[in-house]
Amino acid sequence: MAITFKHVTHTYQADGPLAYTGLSDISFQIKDGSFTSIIGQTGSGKSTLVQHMNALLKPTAGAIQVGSQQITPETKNKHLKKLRQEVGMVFQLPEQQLFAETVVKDISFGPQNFGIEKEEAEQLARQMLEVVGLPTEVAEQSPFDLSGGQMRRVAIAGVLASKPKILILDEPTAGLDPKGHVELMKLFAKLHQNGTTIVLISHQMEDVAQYSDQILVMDQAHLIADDTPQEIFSDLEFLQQHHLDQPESAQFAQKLMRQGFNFTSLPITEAELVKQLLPQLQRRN
Ligand SMILES: Nc1ncnc2c1ncn2[C@@H]1O[C@H](COP(=O)(O)OP(=O)(O)OP(=O)(O)O)[C@@H](O)[C@H]1O
Repeated sequence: MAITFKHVTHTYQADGPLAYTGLSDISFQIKDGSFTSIIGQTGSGKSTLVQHMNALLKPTAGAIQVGSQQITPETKNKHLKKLRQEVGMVFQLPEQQLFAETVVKDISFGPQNFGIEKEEAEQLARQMLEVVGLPTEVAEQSPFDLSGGQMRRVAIAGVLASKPKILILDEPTAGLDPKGHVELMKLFAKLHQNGTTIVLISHQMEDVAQYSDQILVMDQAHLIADDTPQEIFSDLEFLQQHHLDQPESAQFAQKLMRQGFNFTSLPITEAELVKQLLPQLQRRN
């Protein structure tokens, strides 16, 4: 499902003395089936931006088109049920939203909320366990008895159970160990291959470089770049100017070097390393 932002502005507490512009005149398009990453410094407006994609926040000016649904400042919540089903949102630390006494009840809550019968929703929940790589035995356990990584998967399964066409991921692997991180990123890549449109917020440039076909760069409520990873990561001056070349790209480069990538012209800047790595990565994928 495609997403179009047209001159979207969002002002927090618009009518009060503490009015604050979270998004300023943002326009872009995300194609159906793409993998788009949103990067930018802390507080630049990334979360504010994605919360407009399922109308958790509505624009204070401008309009958003998500599939056939238009969202404007006047859009009423009663018209948004289908959109909320079609656009799944995984927040930071989603396991904090778990609540039910068993895993299967937790995962099936979303689909039931969207009108699917209990039995069918629970069957769907069990299928989702497999999708997120959890053993079927956990279905009847309390989610709170699971490890942190497993709880994260249960929370993600709960979002996937509603079969979203767009999946928004707001730093979905934050706090996970490297293995859990890689496994989840592979899961998202697989969902993408199967046709889900993915929107990822990440501070980890290795993921951004590896998986995205479009990158949006936010800076102080403005969209300052909308391009391919090849273009974004080859503009070293731009990356350095916006502090996007460290420390993530350095870790990225170091990790790939451990996996046997060659660099001929060390020492070079971290951003330069990323630039060199991209063609190798693309050949690998
Ligand atoms: N409810 C709110 N009321 C007022 N200001 C807010 C509110 N939510 C966010 N902001 C402000 O809007 C700006 C953008 O916040 P946002 O969470 O979108 O940034 P971000 O790029 O996602 O940051 P991070 O990388 O830290 O998650 C920040 O300055 C933040 O303090």
